[in-house]
Amino acid sequence: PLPTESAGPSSDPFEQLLHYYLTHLERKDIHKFFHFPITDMLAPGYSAVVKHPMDFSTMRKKLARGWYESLSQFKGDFDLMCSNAMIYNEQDTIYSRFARKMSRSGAKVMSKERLSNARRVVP
Ligand SMILES: COc1ccc(Br)cc1-c1nc(N)nc2[nH]cnc12
Repeated sequence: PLPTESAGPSSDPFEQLLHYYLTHLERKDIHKFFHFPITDMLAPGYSAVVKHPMDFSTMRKKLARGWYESLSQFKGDFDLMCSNAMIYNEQDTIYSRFARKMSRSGAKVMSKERLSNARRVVP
């Protein structure tokens, strides 16, 4: 594999944490609205409205390439992904509603409160 893309599970705890968040959040996207980039074919005029597209597959690639240096950068991409859907789609659409739901559950999963309750697994 390319030197920037390490294959297989990482030994780096930070990367493992982001991988856990990604997997956990992707599971909530039951319709797979956020699993891959949105094309203008799928959503006419999308690229004219959304200047910085983001989706889970792109976040996975960035993680594999070691792009994220902080949790706030990772959260930033997640929030961007959700806000893009709320900007392009009308408020009462399934996409906008689901994006709001995803954004709220993401904030919970990645909260400091949740992290501070984290416990070592007893061997
Ligand atoms: C990848 O996007 C989709 C995939 C399948 C289906 Br059905 C719809 C979308 C989609 N459509 C629109 N208008 N806005 C979005 N925001 C995030 N997803 C979407």
